[in-house]
Amino acid sequence: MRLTPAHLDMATAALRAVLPLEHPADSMLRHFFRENPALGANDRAFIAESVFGILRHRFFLECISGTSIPRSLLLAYLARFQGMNLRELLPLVSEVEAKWLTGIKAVTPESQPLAIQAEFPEWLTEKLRGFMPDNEILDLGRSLQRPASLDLRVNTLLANREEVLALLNKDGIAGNATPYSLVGIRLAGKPAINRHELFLTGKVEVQDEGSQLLGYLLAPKRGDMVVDFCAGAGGKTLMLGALMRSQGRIYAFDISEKRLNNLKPRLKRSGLSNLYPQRIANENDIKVKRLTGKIDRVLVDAPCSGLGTLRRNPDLKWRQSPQSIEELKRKQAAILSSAANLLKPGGRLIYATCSFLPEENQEIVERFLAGHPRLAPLNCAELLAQQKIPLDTGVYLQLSPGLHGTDGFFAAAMELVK
Ligand SMILES: C[S@@+](CC[C@H](N)C(=O)[O-])C[C@H]1O[C@@H](n2cnc3c(N)ncnc32)[C@H](O)[C@@H]1O
Repeated sequence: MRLTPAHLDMATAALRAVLPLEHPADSMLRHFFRENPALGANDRAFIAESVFGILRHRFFLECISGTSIPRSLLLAYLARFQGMNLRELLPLVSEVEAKWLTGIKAVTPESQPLAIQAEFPEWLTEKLRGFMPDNEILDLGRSLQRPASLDLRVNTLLANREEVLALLNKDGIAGNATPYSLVGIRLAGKPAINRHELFLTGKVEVQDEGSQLLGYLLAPKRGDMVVDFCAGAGGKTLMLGALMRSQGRIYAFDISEKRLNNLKPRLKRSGLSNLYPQRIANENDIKVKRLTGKIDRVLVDAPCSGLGTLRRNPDLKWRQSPQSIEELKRKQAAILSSAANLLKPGGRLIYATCSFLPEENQEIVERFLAGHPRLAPLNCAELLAQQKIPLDTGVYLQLSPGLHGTDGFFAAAMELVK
């Protein structure tokens, strides 16, 4: 695509709309596109890529630019991360900008402090230093600066992976079976899969491979009674339904009506009939309480900082803070405790987050287990091996974008002893 002054102006305007970060960047960008309906597909792709690219590298860009002005951040991003040389940019910029760009081309990331190289705010870098050496913080930060892949889950109620791969291939969409999930496909690029027949007929859903592994940890059986306690828009619920071959019963709880509404069209496409979305007021709702002791498998995909998804949501690092994490920890502990009451003897609970902070993960689980001797920890590596998935990250499942190519999920498994 040949870059024009109009492209720069539109991307700058989009960035100006997104940068206050009062709302999630993806919803602000969707709003911007709705307000600017004349933009073509290529323009939108350029704008989205630039806005998210800048958010991924914002600390470094601000540092080398010495400013937070959207147009300067955009030019610095194009020069430093999109490989645009000065010759290409010169016709689009003023003389002053051209001179300034020459200067910033020379700065190396290695000369910057750790927090800037890793693209983490100071407060997060300090938290990480409490349990990680600097070189690992840097690796983690760098892995989260790379864009995430587009992963699909094959809905095994309606199709199988080989058949879907062949159909994608026929339509020129390159993809491969994911290394761990038995029903995952990792696409090579970012095709508009939501307009593809396979998506529209419910044969595939978009779902990160790491998220799919949580389904295999829970491993619900056909006739089971299952609760997805924090179901949201049902990313994981739909997989559980397919694993159960649409038999048994899944209650999809969430406090957000809006998110549960987003589940409805997905549910319709999926062909599942064993799923019951229910809005609850909080984790102590009567709809929860009446299931006490009746449930075979409970998934708690807890509200969390989401820091393990920074590849997809780079704005989260400014939308979270030490205070918001304290608040989340209180919620996580309360939800885990209520959710565990639902288990039948012998029932299994999976507590999961998409965070890499121990305080949201093992610390919540270990504190809970210490006060609940009837719940016994299960080994995640063994549970996955039972499903013929060779992935051993120890007792807990701990995924990282750098090592596993997935979002940074954490999961702990436990069982109510008989
Ligand atoms: C990590 S998201 C869930 C994502 C979802 N499982 C998926 O795969 O798409 C956490 C969810 O917890 C919900 N939530 C927050 N507090 C809750 C509570 N007390 N009880 C149940 N759900 C809650 C939020 O509305 C949010 O949808």
